[in-house]
Amino acid sequence: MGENKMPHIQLPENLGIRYAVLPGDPARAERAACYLKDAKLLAFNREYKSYSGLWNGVPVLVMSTGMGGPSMAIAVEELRKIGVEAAVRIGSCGALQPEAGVGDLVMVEAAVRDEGTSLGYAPLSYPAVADHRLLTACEESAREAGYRCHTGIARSHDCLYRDDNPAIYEDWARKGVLASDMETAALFVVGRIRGMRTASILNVVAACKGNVAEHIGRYVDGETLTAQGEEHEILTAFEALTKLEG
Ligand SMILES: O=P(O)(O)O[C@H]1O[C@H](CO)[C@@H](O)[C@H]1O
Ligand SMILES: O=c1cc[nH]c(=O)[nH]1
Repeated sequence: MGENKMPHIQLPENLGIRYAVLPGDPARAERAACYLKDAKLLAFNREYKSYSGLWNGVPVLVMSTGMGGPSMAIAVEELRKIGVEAAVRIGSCGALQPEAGVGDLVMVEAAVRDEGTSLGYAPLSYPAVADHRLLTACEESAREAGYRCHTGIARSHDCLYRDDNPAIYEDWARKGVLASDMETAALFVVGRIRGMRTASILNVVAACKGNVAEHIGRYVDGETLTAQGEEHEILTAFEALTKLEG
């Protein structure tokens, strides 16, 4: 009989890797894997592209999760089933506050659940919060490396191109929300319920009150500050996860 593989991520039940770094974009997974020793492509099914490798001698997995809460929730469910104990999302985001500049990192301490996926797991009164130990490890790793970063709340949503986005952004900005993404709330809620430590580091690719589509386009074209922010979030996530060892 063949090994038992998870239906979507196509990774085997007995993979035996405890730590995962989760970019949204499969191309970012490939770029992140380049920093690992003995990096090996494991699978690429749908949006889930995965690599294994070593960081500080510790086995880690890098796996893309695609865009939006549903594909993140499936990733967390299947990763937990194969024994992943802690995961750090390395995403991109739009800034809702002027102090978060392009290429800065946002360490998400909690997420506004303005998306549908997490509601399938718990009512809105349930908080979407990072694992305290993992968040602290992320903050320490970024600080030690000297990266520009901010800790705060992100708003996770399901709709990048809403006509009323400017008013929505302004409203959440007035409430102190720092950044906007699509997956962090689902990661935090599903991870917490299934017993996985989670954290989320977001690279600011769209400035506050900027044109989101234009900014994301520049990121895809490899604009320097966002490429630098991406490198910073990758290195921070590897370092933070391996701080959990011992
Ligand atoms: O760059 P990733 O990690 O995909 O994150 C952000 O980018 C996508 C939108 O461009 C959404 O998935 C959003 O959350
Ligand atoms: O503004 C942005 C940029 C990336 N991702 C988002 O969800 N929003």
